[in-house]
Amino acid sequence: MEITILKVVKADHFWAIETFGTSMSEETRKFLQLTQQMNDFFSMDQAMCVPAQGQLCAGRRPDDKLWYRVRVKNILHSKSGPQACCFLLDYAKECLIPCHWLREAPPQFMQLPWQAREFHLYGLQPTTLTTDELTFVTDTQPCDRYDTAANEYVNKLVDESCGARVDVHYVDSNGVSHVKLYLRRTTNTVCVNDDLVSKGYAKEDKEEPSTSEGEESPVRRRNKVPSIGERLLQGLMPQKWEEPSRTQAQFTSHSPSGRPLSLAGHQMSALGLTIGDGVAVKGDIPPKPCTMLEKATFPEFIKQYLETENFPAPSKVQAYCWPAIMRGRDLVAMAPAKMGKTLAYLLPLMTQLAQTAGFEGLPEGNGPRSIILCPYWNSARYVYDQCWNYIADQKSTKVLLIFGAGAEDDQMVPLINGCDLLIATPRCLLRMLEKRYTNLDRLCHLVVDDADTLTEVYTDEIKSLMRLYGKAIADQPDRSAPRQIVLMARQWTAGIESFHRAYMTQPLLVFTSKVEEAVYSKVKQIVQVVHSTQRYTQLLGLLDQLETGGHKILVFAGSDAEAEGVAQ
Ligand SMILES: Nc1ncnc2c1ncn2[C@@H]1O[C@H](COP(=O)(O)OP(=O)(O)OP(=O)(O)O)[C@@H](O)[C@H]1O
Repeated sequence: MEITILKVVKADHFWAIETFGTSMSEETRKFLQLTQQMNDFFSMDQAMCVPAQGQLCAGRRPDDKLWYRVRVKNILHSKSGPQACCFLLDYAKECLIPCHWLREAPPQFMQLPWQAREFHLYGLQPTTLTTDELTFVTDTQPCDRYDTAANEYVNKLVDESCGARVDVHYVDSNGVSHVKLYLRRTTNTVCVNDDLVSKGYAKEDKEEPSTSEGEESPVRRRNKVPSIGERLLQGLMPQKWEEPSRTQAQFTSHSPSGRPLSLAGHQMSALGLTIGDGVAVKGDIPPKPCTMLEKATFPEFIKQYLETENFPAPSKVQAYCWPAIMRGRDLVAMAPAKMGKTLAYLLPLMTQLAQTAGFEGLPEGNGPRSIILCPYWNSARYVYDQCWNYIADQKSTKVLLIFGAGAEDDQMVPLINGCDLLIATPRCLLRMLEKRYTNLDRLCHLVVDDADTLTEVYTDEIKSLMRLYGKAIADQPDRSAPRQIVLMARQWTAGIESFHRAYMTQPLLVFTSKVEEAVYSKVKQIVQVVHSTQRYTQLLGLLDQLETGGHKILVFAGSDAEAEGVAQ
């Protein structure tokens, strides 16, 4: 089959489409007709379809105003309204499409297999050079992934070629064709599989597929269009855009522990949703909570983990965070200790990282796709240990833990080799960035765990990290990859207030504790300055007054001893 290579993902992994021309297959002919039909069918007068993550639909690409078959990857909020980050299924490209340019596609447009096909080079295992620490003898060893030199080499071969052909060896159960790739050059034709072996980037590995689909031809591929039932189960059914009823609220808040001293006059446009379970969600278009584990749209390896843990249901914070984080929303969630905050962000994060297809727009390099910041080494270690519950069977997601002064040089090699998820304390991460062992160029998901502590105790470090991240983003004006910031905390603090204003885009705020929500949005604070000797008298007077109104009263004290005194 003659192909046009659309994108080289790695040395042995690429996307391509059958070359259009006189010798193209019947399916490719049908595709060209379908493109014409779609562009005749869709118009801007038709009703928009409201996108959900993973949904298949038709979208009008702003660049050329043509209609394409797309998969919605996530929804981003921009000044010009919601934009869907879409994967063009026939061209293996990502682009941003305004949500009102998306249309539900009738089944006749979705039946023809996607034309962008995924290919893997057949029969290869990557190799790398290793040096024995004792003898200094260098040897080529099999490894898990191609190094940057191999990726660059294949990219260069493709750039310099004037045509490509594949011999399909087999098609696996995911529809990926395992092939021998031949590139035509002006003087000769190169078999890339053989070339990678001869150049020492790979060794031959003729392992046969374990599936029985060895003889399947690529044209027998089927689009994975979920049935209506499946879509309902996966939460992919289009939901209605509900225009949030905006409320103006005024807050005044005070606390000796660094909470905002005064938010008086601060006006917040928010959808204040206090739901029956005592959870309050603020922010535009909050997704529906996931109240049953079976309804969570996690991949198999996470579902299996949840089954083994035998949790009865998602905790409150998980119910609200899972769908929001999966949709790519910025989020701040407040919940007391031991409410399952770690899994509230870790499971959707691992899910997104496992979908490598979402990150095509990232620059090459070794920077992590996600970072979890923790204040202390033991909290970082706890999160890292939790990760092992799901990554044991998920080798494609590489997780690294770094912390501790002085140990940086031991951590240099794994960092330079790159990882998907980096769990770090802020100071250590800054040192690693200064030494250029890693970078923030590919960072898509930043989680600040224990954000109340981090933003208060490590304010300068967090500011420096955010400055570096801002610069990395600014250096990539065409970047289309996701960008998400998630803050997890026990309580709302002045540090979180400043952080979310400075760096987050229309975040959802989730309060699972009534006290936190009250501090944030409902308490009218009246400050009375009294001499310390009169405090108890004043307090008792207030309590007398309030008691007659049948109010519940919460008294905060500065220490255990003082709390005892108040109680007595
Ligand atoms: N849905 C669930 N149902 C029952 N137990 C859960 C659920 N999710 C997590 N847990 C368990 O609850 C315990 C506490 O979880 P976790 O450490 O994430 O809490 P946390 O809110 O982050 O606490 P902290 O604020 O102290 O860090 C863990 O042992 C975890 O396995």
